[in-house]
Amino acid sequence: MTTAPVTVRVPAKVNAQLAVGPLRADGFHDLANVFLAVGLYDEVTATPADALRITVSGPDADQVPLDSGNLAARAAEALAARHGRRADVHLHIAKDIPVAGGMAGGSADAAGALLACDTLWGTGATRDELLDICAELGSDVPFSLVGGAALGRGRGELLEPLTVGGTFHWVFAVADGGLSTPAVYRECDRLRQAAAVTVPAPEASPALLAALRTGDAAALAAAVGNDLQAAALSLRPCLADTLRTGTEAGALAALVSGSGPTCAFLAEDADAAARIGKALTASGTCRTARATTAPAPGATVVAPPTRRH
Ligand SMILES: C[C@@](CO)(OP(=O)(O)O)[C@H](O)COP(=O)(O)OP(=O)(O)OC[C@H]1O[C@@H](n2ccc(N)nc2=O)[C@H](O)[C@@H]1O
Ligand SMILES: Nc1ncnc2c1ncn2[C@@H]1O[C@H](COP(=O)(O)OP(=O)(O)O)[C@@H](O)[C@H]1O
Repeated sequence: MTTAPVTVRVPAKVNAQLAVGPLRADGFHDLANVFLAVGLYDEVTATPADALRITVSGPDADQVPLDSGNLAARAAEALAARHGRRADVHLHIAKDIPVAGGMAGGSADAAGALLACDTLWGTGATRDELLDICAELGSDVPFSLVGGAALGRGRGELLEPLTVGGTFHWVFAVADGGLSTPAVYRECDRLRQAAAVTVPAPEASPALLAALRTGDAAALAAAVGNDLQAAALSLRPCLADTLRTGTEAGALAALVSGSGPTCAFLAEDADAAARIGKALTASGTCRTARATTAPAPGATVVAPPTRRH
């Protein structure tokens, strides 16, 4: 137990491959979800307080719920309940991950809050206990805690760490406004039903896993794929312009990040990433473009906080 504030830095993700199986009876889909943590971060700071309170700063702060709908609040409540204590904590989220952007920002905040509260309260939860709570909070939350690269099976919560043999350069085109994850999965089901396709069990691509192992960006570009992309494009057709702009600027691969609407571009190196970012910004087909690298570490306690807005 400490009374000094605890700050945790936690990364966004991109799905290098997102293979989506048929709709399950529980409303989820089985996945082969190849997660890569990328160098865009939120920071969650936990400070002792009389009662649970959430504040958010950053450009998209007004789109983030401050009540019990906030995933960070739910994470604090879940940890407190397990340990028979009150969630008497102020959580401040310094938000840099786009909201409802397909980059797991809410999941990142949940994982960050969990680690920050565990540290603040001296709960001493095991890694497995934290991962259990993460899986209860959302399909992507366990990966946000772990970071790096991992294959997510089940609904994405059953993680197998992956070896990555190099640094990959990515550019993210952030859209104006988000897309709802359940709506994108629903649209995926609707499109499949309309096309009367038989959906196979989702499998990770061996070529993609090999490209990650060897750090080969060109091979990775040839193997990336997102089964939710058609649905995201159906709901937001203008994303096709964003994808085309990045491709014409020299991206090795262009795809929607998870459920979108953020678009992800794999670049040959840092110079190429800067060129692609510039072209995207100039095109007006996105709100802003961010260049960064992967893999990035998972949720990490940092002191003091590195960002104040
Ligand atoms: C699509 C992905 C790809 O990594 O993330 P985003 O791109 O939105 O960040 C994930 O599958 C999103 O995971 P997450 O955002 O944690 O979803 P959850 O809260 O668990 O579920 C929200 C809703 O998404 C749908 N859902 C989610 C996961 C899954 N395997 N099948 C689903 O059908 C369900 O409708 C569910 O009610
Ligand atoms: N801490 C949080 N940060 C962002 N969004 C949150 C948070 N907690 C709950 N939400 C809700 O979750 C929705 C999905 O947000 P987010 O996790 O950023 O997107 P995605 O699921 O596309 O990765 C938001 O529209 C918002 O209503």
